[in-house]
Amino acid sequence: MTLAVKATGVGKVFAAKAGDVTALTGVDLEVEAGEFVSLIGPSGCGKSTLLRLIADLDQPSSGELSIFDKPARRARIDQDYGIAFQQAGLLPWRTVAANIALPLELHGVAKPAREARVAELAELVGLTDFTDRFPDQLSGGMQQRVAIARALAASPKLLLMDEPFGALDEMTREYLQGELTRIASETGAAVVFVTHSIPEAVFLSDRVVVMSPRPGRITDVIATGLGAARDEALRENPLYFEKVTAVREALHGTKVERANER
Ligand SMILES: Nc1ncnc2c1ncn2[C@@H]1O[C@H](COP(=O)(O)OP(=O)(O)OP(=O)(O)O)[C@@H](O)[C@H]1O
Repeated sequence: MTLAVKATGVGKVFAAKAGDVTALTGVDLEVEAGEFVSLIGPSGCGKSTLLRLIADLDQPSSGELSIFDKPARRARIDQDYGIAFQQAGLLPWRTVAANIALPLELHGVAKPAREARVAELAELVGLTDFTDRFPDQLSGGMQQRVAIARALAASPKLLLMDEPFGALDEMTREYLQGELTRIASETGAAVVFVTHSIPEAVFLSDRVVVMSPRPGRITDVIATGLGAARDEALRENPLYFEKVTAVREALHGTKVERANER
């Protein structure tokens, strides 16, 4: 089966005045079609750099990257993926509907089909009643939902997300996590998701990729094995806690003492 993302020996060196910074070294990563993979690790471990390389916003210094068997550049030109970052990045002069429609316009989709698709997407993210509003009339969580709808507009089979919920309050964040897993499973899209939050990574992912800085690299990959159902009950599930602990241990590189073992 075609892989959504395949990174082989990917490295990235930034030239800086004080000397070169090796942001990434020897990164091997395969993301299967439909798979949800999170990248987690301390500040500076190269999570955003890796995502930017996948999105062809920057080029690797070494190694190979392919997106659905295409070079990253080709995949970008073909708009094979949707992108959502921490700042929703909406166009303030466009309504919610017009923001969501943007990738469809770029794809040359005709107006009637565009309007139908925007209505469908607005419903998917729960914004049907807000399509005529402008971004500054929405809460942060609603803006982020518009960004997700826009990322999904052209039905990409891959979503690249860099801390899309980072600036949101905990309640909104948990709500959108549930929505995102529902949307990803309904659309069959693979997701590469950068986060600082261990519970968020575990809740969302099929696999959590743990990274470490200086130089940025992958140090562990943890399969969550939590199955398809990502409902609120999962947050109370012992297997979920077990995986949260496993990721925490991998991040700290040592065993974490659990409260009930003290
Ligand atoms: N354009 C750039 N020029 C020089 N150095 C850079 C550039 N972009 C990133 N770096 C360096 O590369 C390393 C990895 O940065 P990156 O932003 O990918 O880390 P991160 O894991 O996403 O961090 P954070 O969690 O803080 O967002 C850091 O040391 C950073 O300073």
